[in-house]
Amino acid sequence: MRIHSVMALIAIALGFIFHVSHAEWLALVLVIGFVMILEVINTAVETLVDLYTEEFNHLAKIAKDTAAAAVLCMAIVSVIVGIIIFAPKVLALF
Ligand SMILES: Nc1ncnc2c1ncn2[C@@H]1O[C@H](COP(=O)(O)OP(=O)(O)OP(=O)(O)O)[C@@H](O)[C@H]1O
Repeated sequence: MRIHSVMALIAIALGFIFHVSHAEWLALVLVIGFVMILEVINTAVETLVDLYTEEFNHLAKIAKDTAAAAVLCMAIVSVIVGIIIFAPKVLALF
């Protein structure tokens, strides 16, 4: 969560520095929001699984791993969106 918060702050700072358009702000806000929401859901799933059992359980492993995978997928999508928005602006500086 801390890493994702730092990444979100960096993306917002870059948004102001490069004066991104309204549509680009919309994309940034949406991906940042989705990552945060999935982080919260992942924490809820982990907590519920631990509440149910702290012993090894195959289904518990699937629940935790799939919840974590959802966060990872969205984090990858957000990096791709960031590259699409900022790469042309950064390259234009050189
Ligand atoms: N009860 C369990 N039964 C089977 N495997 C488990 C169980 N609890 C955790 N695991 C496995 O260990 C991994 C790490 O679990 P853990 O609860 O430490 O979460 P985490 O991914 O490290 O999350 P965080 O660092 O946010 O607390 C899980 O992804 C899962 O594969």
